Amino acid sequence: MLEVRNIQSSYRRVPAIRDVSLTLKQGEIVAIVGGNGNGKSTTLRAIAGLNALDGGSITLKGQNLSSVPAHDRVKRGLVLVPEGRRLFPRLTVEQNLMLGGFTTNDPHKRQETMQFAYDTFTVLGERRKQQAGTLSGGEQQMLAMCRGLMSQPDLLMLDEPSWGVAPKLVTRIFETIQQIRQRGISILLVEQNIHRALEIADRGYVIQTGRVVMEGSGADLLGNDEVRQAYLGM
Ligand SMILES: Nc1ncnc2c1ncn2[C@@H]1O[C@H](COP(=O)(O)OP(=O)(O)OP(=O)(O)O)[C@@H](O)[C@H]1O
Repeated sequence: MLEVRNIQSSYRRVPAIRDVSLTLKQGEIVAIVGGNGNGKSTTLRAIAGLNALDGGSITLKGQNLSSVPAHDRVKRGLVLVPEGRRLFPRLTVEQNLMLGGFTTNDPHKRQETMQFAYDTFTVLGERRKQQAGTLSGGEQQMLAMCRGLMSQPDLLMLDEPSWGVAPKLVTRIFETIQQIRQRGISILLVEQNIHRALEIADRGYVIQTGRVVMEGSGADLLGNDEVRQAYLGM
């Protein structure tokens, strides 16, 4: 589905990612973990086409994305749900969802996905006419993920979905990620909640100062002494 090979990217010539390679197969949940400021968000943004590459390549379903702008990547099935959610707080829940679906021509698919959102999170259905900004942090995150689904992605990239979410809703967020995968959508996940992320991930990559320093199955990384000491405080 996705092959990222030796990518580099910088902000005003200061490197943020120096050498990141990763792969994701159809139907997988892959986690990118690591401490703050190590380049996880920049990696997702580079894959989405929001940050330019200084080197390396990104291939989606066998097609090189180097000359494909961000909005066309969405049409090809690659969708990013950014850190901090970026909803339209004054628009209603329903309007936010509709905006997520503007690249989808098929009204049945739009309707079906909206129904999935309302069935999965009844609160979104109950408050469909309410401004998105009035939802709690966790509810807004659910709305942001559902808005991402409205573009009918093959690969959904989630940047810190548990950020700013009350603990009781965090479990729900991770369950939802698994439900989304059951819809046949692959997931690339960046998370500060490393334990939870590796628990649901088929595979994971550890990024440090802009480089992949370790990779393995979610279970192997969770059991790895270095990972446990550095990130899980064990
Ligand atoms: N808009 C920006 N302008 C300048 N530098 C940036 C910008 N965004 C990120 N950086 C820098 O790039 C590096 C990687 O940041 P990035 O946000 O990708 O890391 P991260 O691992 O996702 O961390 P976090 O979890 O804190 O977001 C950091 O040194 C950061 O300060």
